[in-house]
Amino acid sequence: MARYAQVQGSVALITLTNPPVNALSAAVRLGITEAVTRALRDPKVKSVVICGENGVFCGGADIREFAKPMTGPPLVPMISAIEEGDKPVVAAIEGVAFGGGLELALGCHYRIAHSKARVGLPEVTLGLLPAAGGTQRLPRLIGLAPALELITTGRHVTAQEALKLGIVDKVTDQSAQDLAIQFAQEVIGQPLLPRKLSTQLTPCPPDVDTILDEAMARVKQRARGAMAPVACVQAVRAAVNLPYQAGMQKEQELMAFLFRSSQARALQYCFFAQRAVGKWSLSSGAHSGNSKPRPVTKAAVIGLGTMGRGITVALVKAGLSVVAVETNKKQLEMGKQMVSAMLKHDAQKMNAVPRLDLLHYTTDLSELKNTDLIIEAVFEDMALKKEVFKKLSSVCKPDAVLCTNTSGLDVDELASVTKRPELVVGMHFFAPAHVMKLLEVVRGSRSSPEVMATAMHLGKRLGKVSVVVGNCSGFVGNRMLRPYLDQANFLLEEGATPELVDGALEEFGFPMGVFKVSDLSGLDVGWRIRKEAGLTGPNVDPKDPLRRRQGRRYSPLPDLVCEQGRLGQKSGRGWYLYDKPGGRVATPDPDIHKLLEDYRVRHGIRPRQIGSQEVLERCLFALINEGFRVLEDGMAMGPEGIDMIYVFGYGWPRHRGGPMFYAAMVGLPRVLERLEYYQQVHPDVPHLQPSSLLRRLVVNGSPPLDKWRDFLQRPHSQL
Ligand SMILES: C/C=C(\C)C(=O)SCCNC(=O)CCNC(=O)[C@H](O)C(C)(C)COP(=O)(O)OP(=O)(O)OC[C@H]1O[C@@H](n2cnc3c(N)ncnc32)[C@H](O)[C@@H]1OP(=O)(O)O
Repeated sequence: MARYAQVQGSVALITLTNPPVNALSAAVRLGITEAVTRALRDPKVKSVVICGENGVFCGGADIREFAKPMTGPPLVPMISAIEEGDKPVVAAIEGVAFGGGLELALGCHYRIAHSKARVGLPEVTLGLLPAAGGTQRLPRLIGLAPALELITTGRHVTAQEALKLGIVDKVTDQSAQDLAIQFAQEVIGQPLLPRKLSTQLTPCPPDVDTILDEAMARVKQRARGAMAPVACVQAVRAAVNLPYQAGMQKEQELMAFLFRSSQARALQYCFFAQRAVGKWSLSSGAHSGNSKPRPVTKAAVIGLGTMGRGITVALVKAGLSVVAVETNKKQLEMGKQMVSAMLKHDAQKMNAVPRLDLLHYTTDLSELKNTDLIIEAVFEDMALKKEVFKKLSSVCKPDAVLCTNTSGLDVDELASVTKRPELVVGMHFFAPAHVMKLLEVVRGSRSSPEVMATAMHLGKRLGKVSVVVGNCSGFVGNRMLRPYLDQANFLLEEGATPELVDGALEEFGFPMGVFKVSDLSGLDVGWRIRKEAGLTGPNVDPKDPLRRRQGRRYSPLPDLVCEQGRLGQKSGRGWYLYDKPGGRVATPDPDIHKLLEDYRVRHGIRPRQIGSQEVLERCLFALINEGFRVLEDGMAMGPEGIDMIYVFGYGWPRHRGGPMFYAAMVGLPRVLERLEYYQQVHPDVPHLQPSSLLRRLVVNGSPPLDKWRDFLQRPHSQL
């Protein structure tokens, strides 16, 4: 796992060999330890170079080993032995040096990086801290403030920035390994003590306490309950206040606490789940490994509303040439101005030139005859979308892929109006589409494996986390959101306020509670959908009482709020009050409290005290229950897909792993017991009826999440 060679007569070359990222597994740590001992002992060796095979230095500790008992030599003494040795050791960094990989390089006396390399300490994103001396050596090398920033965010740094910060000593466009070997010979005999970071003091500005206090306040505000960023600041504080060994002791104590935490488990689960969802498979046997995507060089977007504009920007940023289509000149011009402004703004931030040359605007659909893939992003109306798809089917080349950005309409119904249903697929982007990482790729019953591969591959090019989902109403994300929204509204009826519900959800870790999100999205969106579904407005069954629809409990509260012209942030009033239309700062509104009180009086509801626990259990467990139904119906590949949808699309706190992981952490028997309780209290809410999969899992001893698939009834997959 580490190869040893002697080169140029006196240089020992140690190569990490653990593809694909040379993670520091037990075998690699043993290999490095043995190789370093040999190099230090061999009198013919005067200096050492450490590098990684296949153009990657090291992706850090082997994350898969964290769940197993520790074996092999630990990292800390291994790195100390390198630093303490009396021969200069040079790290040759190609590809990446992340986490333990960078800590290994910090233990070396010199670091040389390839110009395309990236370095960083991303442990915080896994719920940990850089516990192989990273929190003690990096501040000593680059100073307090930059070290705090890198360690608390886990940000990746380019070789050029690393050089500026002083993390690396040289950057080269040629082979980092060749330059390191040459350099290792040049530094033989030079004093090593100043290069041993553990012997140095952390350079400290006079306002050191202010910097640390501000960093702590910043991470607490951003972390939304995540513990690792807070521990990172505490560890770096030790690098300032304590001698090196005592600082290391502190680092180890903090690490021991984080390592056992459910947050670290959740974040490490997310790391692998994010990668797992890219490896899709269909019930037909087709999968990401055997299905080739079609080449897409020219794409088109139909409709330049909010979604269409974001999708256009995302496509251009990925380097695709894009035809943007609107129905009339005025809309087209408006869309063009917005898209150009967004691209310019983005380019300015990146110090780049906006690729406006990749765009062509037209009102004429016949100009799409040479496009490889078309994304329809018109108004969410089935009749209108069908009309567009009919036209596309006749004007586009026969093998062009037709995608719809619907957020929940039937993909099969749309496909049925085309002459190529096998080339139709859903690509459900989330607003703003050029920012949000989630993409639901919706498989229609006739979508071909090739078309699925094309949509998934395009998602990857756009930098999205793409998840294959089945074609059911609302797909996965919005389908699970309905019971969550319903519960939030019912809680208002029963005595809660929007700020009480939102407070509980924000305390849990959501960036915004459900009512603030609704205000941000615009309350009229859901109102229109409810009208179309016959839940409110002229199509309501006249026999339905006000608080019952289609045989189940219904809360008309959101409709009443809309009827008052309170449409959310855009109208300056929604569930909250804003200082002006378009304002963003939500304040509780006495008018809403009055509306709720009057409503309860009108309907004879005695308000009760509602606590955070009830808010969380009713909102989150109802959503989770629907997640189990999604799995049961075969609409998702597995719980990992659902979790990534919620983490990347709906603000579910990553350190809680996603709804299905959270259910497993809480304990499935507890989730079942609470659902059963609430179902008894609210028998008219079918969403609270525990799903049969949840029951089956509990009966079978609550197996771990990766075994849930074994308890699905077959044949189950609709994918
Ligand atoms: C204490 C804690 C210490 C000391 C640590 O070091 S914690 C680990 C810190 N390191 C990281 O967080 C880096 C994690 N990895 C990455 O960011 C990326 O994988 C990468 C930039 C190194 C490579 O990216 P990319 O080329 O896109 O490839 P993938 O991300 O798809 O990864 C390829 C496969 O390698 C597996 N992998 C990656 N890193 C690790 C790791 N540190 N330990 C174990 N396995 C790792 C990854 O899961 C992929 O595997 P498959 O999914 O293909 O099976």
